[in-house]
Amino acid sequence: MLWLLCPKFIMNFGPKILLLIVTEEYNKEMLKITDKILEVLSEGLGLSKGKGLKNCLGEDEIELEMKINMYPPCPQPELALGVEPHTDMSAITILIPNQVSGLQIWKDNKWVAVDYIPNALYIHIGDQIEVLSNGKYKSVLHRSLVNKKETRMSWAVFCAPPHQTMIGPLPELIDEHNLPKFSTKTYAEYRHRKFNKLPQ
Ligand SMILES: O=C(O)CCC(=O)C(=O)O
Ligand SMILES: [Fe+2]
Repeated sequence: MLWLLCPKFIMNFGPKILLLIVTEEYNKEMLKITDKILEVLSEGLGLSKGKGLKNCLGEDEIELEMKINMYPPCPQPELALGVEPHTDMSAITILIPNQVSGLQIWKDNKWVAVDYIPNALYIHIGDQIEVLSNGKYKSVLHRSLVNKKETRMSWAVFCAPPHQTMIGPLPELIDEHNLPKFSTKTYAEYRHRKFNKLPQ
């Protein structure tokens, strides 16, 4: 019975189990990178250890969400965009594109193409870090283009606080010369306003 069940079990569930294991491993590595980046960003803000950005983002409850983007070839790329200009509402985003270029960032009042660097991770500062840092770190405005010949893909991991976390400018960064530039609200409320294009 067991002999009969095993191959069937493996055929049905094997790929799913393997995917789960790989995803879990990927998640662990992404969390390590997230920790490191948040540590460095916290240092840049002069925050004391243990009271850094990760602490404000829910500490170990911090959430990772993966999105896979696929942009098939487009016969008229000048008439289309892969992703329209936006900033990510996450705290940070870790992006891995394939070798087909297309990502652009808004810098010095123009769109600048981001070069493809093999094996590099692209890190976006997202809205939540901009808010927490009271604008010291800027959420990057970006978009992606399509092209006539090749399929572009990108794997994005959005690192964000749990939905009920209150996010606002850190009190340590506010004084009479640095007034709060953003309101404080839950991440859920922030998302609701962003999705519905309401003022923040
Ligand atoms: O595909 C890209 O390079 C960008 C994707 C992106 O900006 C997003 O998924 O938020
Ligand atoms: Fe994005």
